[in-house]
Amino acid sequence: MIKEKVAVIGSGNWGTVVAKILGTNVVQQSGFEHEIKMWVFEEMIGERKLTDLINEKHENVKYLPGVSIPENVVAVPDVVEAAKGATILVIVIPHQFVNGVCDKLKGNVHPKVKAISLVKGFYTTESGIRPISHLIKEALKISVCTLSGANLANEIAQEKFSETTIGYKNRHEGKLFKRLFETKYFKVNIVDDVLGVELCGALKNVIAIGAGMIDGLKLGENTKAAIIRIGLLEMKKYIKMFYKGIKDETFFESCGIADVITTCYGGRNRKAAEAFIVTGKSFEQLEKELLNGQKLQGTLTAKEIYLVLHRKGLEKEFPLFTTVYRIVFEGLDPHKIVEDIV
Ligand SMILES: NC(=O)c1ccc[n+]([C@@H]2O[C@H](COP(=O)([O-])OP(=O)(O)OC[C@H]3O[C@@H](n4cnc5c(N)ncnc54)[C@H](O)[C@@H]3O)[C@@H](O)[C@H]2O)c1
Ligand SMILES: O=P(O)(O)OC[C@H](O)CO
Repeated sequence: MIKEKVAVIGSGNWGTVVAKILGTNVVQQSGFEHEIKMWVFEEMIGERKLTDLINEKHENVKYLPGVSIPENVVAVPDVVEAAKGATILVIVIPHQFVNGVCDKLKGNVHPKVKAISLVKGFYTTESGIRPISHLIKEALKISVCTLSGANLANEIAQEKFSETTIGYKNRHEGKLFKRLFETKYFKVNIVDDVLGVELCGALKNVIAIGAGMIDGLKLGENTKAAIIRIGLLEMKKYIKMFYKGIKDETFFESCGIADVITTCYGGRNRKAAEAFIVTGKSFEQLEKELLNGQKLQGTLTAKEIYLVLHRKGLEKEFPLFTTVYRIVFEGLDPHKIVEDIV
């Protein structure tokens, strides 16, 4: 039997944790080649290349310092080289970079390759926004599953228990990915809903920006719970309004309600939004100051969603999404986040 060969496309905070999980699992599970190539967007750390440091220290000193990565994970600076011969692509990069990476991979992937997207966000085109899984599927002409959940990378790196959700169309692939990703501390549930899983992961980041603003305004836990509840309803309404075949049950998986909660309490989007209120600095500035190269997904997603709502005249039906956008991009008074949703 031909063994599956895994490549991890991405090596940020979550990408590196995922490489750690998979590097361990491919050795313990049957049917996988042991070496995993991990694509690294090359950068210099002082005088040294990040790829060289990762391969020497078996640690991503920039995006996941202090955590060991298995030695069978090999950092590669060329994305085509990283994907060469892989039958499984694990795509885990900030959403704004997926299109560029797909362009490079086009025509350069194994004929039997399949992908799983861990990306939380949308792809913007002139005519609107599209799910990232659709972009990957069409660019590379391959089948794509999705993985999303209440998954703060730094906690999973410490092997603290969490759940996640994999969305599949082909059950065989869903089961294969469950075998690849599941560990004692990372429990995978598979559902027949590729888009539902992915879209929850993208939209919860906008709710997290709202929750962070509530923290910054010091409005307390009841107000934050209201934002979470209203955000969850807007997330469901948006997904159901614009996409067909989404299952109600998906919203109760880890990728749904659980991810909304964890991001609103422990995520980077929440943290930056709180600082936005407290310091008055721009999100761009705060991303640089607070995240050391990691990327925020929620502000861009808020803008992308707002453009859809505005074009269709739906702002009043999505008051939280609309108000978050207006506070971030139009200078609206942050207190409006409460006034506008009640
Ligand atoms: N970090 C988490 O806790 C977490 C958990 C679940 C899902 N996610 C999602 O996974 C995706 C990846 O997140 P992450 O935390 O691994 O990344 P990250 O936020 O750490 O992003 C930094 C990564 O982007 C790369 N990068 C910078 N400029 C680039 C460019 N021009 N082209 C390509 N890559 C470039 C950097 O090299 C680095 O690897 C996101 O959609 C995120 O929402 C993150
Ligand atoms: O840190 P955030 O806000 O990008 O959220 C991280 C994960 O998506 C939580 O599941």
